[in-house]
Amino acid sequence: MTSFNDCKLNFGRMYTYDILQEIANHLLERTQLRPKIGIILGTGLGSLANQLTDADYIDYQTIPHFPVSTVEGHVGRLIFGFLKGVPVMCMQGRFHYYEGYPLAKCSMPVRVMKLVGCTHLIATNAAGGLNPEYKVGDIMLMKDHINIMGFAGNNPLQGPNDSRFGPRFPNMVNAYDWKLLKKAKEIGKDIGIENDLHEGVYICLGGPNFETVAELKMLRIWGVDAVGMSTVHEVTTAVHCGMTCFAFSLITNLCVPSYDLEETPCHDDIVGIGKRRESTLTDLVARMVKHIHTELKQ
Ligand SMILES: O=P(O)(O)O[C@H]1O[C@H](CO)[C@@H](O)[C@H]1O
Ligand SMILES: Nc1nc2[nH]cnc2c(=O)[nH]1
Repeated sequence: MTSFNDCKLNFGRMYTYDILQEIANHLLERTQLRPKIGIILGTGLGSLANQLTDADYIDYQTIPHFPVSTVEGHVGRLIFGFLKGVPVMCMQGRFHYYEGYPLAKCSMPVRVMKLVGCTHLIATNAAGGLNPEYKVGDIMLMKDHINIMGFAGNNPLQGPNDSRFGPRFPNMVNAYDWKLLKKAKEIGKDIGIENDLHEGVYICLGGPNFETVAELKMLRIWGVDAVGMSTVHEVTTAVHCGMTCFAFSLITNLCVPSYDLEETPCHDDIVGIGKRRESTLTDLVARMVKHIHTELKQ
């Protein structure tokens, strides 16, 4: 039978400071590493974790109070390891609203990252490219997002505010750190992907269905460049607790607002594009991590 505590945790908002601290302490006992950078790997991007060395692998189901990943392409474990010599904490698989988890539960690991000692979040995702200039395999650096689920009153920060995490009314104007954005563009040039690199606005929809043509037309009018089902609530949670955020979308399919299409988005293809772009994405993330690490030392 489900206990009262299970109900509180399922509701998600009841991840109290004490419970999150218990999770963080559990993790700190299972690894010697003390990373400052947390990374969330999106759909099909999980293989980036294979590049981590001297790693400690912690399956989600072995962590107290942690949900499990239910989506193909999301392994479901935390990895503490070194990416090109820099310690990082990596989520190989994230939680989505459409899996049945409340938004606060989906983004709870970000607060755990903070309590473990992370000051920076790098969030990655697979997204549909709505901007007509985008091609499959391109990378869109997130310069901003539209929190449409928040418009509708569904926000991970809803409920009593614990000021040990952050303020009641956090500012989202500079949610995506512009200096990191600038650095990512420089790195893009260095590694020869400037023609595949964009800066744009992401929107997270509840999913799990992909969009109708009418919805895509509306989103384009709103100034959306890429469409997904994640990241916004994670970044909102990270900004609330004072973390510096950098995020990008891998464009895995095109969102064409037309009824005459030969191809429509399919999850297996989306996972495949991530695998195809693994080495470029790893290079980009590794160089960003190195840059943040150097900045933190100064
Ligand atoms: O945002 P990530 O987790 O990368 O995954 C994206 O890809 C999946 C759809 O194929 C959805 O889960 C969508 O959010
Ligand atoms: N909502 C949404 N999420 C995605 N994730 C990857 N592609 C897409 C897409 O086209 N739409």
